[in-house]
Amino acid sequence: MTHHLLQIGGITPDMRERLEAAFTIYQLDDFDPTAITHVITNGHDGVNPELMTSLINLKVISGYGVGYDAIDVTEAVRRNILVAHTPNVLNQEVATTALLLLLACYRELLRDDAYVRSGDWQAKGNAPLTRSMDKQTVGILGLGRIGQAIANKLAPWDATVVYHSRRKKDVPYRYFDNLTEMARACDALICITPGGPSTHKIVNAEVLEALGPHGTLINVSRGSVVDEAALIAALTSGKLGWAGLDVFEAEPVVPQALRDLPNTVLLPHVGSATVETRAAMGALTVDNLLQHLKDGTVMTPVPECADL
Ligand SMILES: NC(=O)C1=CN([C@@H]2O[C@H](COP(=O)(O)OP(=O)(O)OC[C@H]3O[C@@H](n4cnc5c(N)ncnc54)[C@H](O)[C@@H]3O)[C@@H](O)[C@H]2O)C=CC1
Ligand SMILES: O=CC(=O)O
Repeated sequence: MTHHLLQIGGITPDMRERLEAAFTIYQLDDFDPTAITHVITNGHDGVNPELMTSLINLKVISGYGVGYDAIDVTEAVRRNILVAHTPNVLNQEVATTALLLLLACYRELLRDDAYVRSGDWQAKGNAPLTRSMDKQTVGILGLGRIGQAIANKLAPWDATVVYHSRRKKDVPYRYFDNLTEMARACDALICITPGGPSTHKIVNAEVLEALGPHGTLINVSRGSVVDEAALIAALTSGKLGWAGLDVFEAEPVVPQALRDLPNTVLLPHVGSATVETRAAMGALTVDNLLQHLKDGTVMTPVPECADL
């Protein structure tokens, strides 16, 4: 029996090869909605509500990523559609990206690289000093799988890790139940919560001001978690020191103001984007679909679908 898979977003040649052995693959510009039983999609595009409604025989949505805020999981559960994602296999890579942004902000990596390339080093002498990353207090907003990996990777810099999550955990770090209070106590704040309504713009003007003129904000979660207009205002006025951002409110559109500011380091949503980690994520995304063909289950359902 042929199974019909709708592909939303890019996949790797390895993923395609394995999928083609089991599915006929359709693209968004040419498919029969009533024939589709499985969807593969990414964290950015997800599955919009109109599309989900039209896919009347849909059984599984396999997300090529861990965040699933772009998929209406409540509607999926109501319709008995299994939603799968790729937890854990990307923890270390995304944590490395967070550290990369943090270090680039502290040590002014982009400014100093430009200083050498422009000839300023030769023309003007030594570059201005930067700030040490040693012994900083770093707040983690969302101490889950990736948040814990970030905390682990901060150890060589002798950081004091503190955190704010939905609830206190059994970890050796100080818990803050109030995000603004945590920001006030921190040198740097790293956002790594899921997106969606419960975290929408929780990093607002008050939190940014509490982080302060010497503070650094790192966002590797979702653009929706930070109030981008408030962030631009704080960085421009000097109420916030630096920002390292992998995610933005309206990707791939990045406000010109953020691009013009000298105290930002900007990445094009590449938290997990290495050959090795994308291979592991791709394998799990495909495994989820193939397992469903075998026994009607997926390996890594999102928590809301665990009992379906
Ligand atoms: N930049 C990138 O390329 C990537 C971004 N991500 C983002 O990182 C997120 C986290 O991934 P994991 O660590 O695997 O998820 P997780 O579910 O293991 O951890 C999420 C943490 O956020 C906390 N949290 C949830 N809602 C909250 C709220 N309203 N206030 C405070 N804390 C809250 C949870 O308690 C949990 O500790 C993903 O959902 C995704 O949005 C993930 C991978 C790559
Ligand atoms: O943003 C990426 C993800 O895996 O979520």
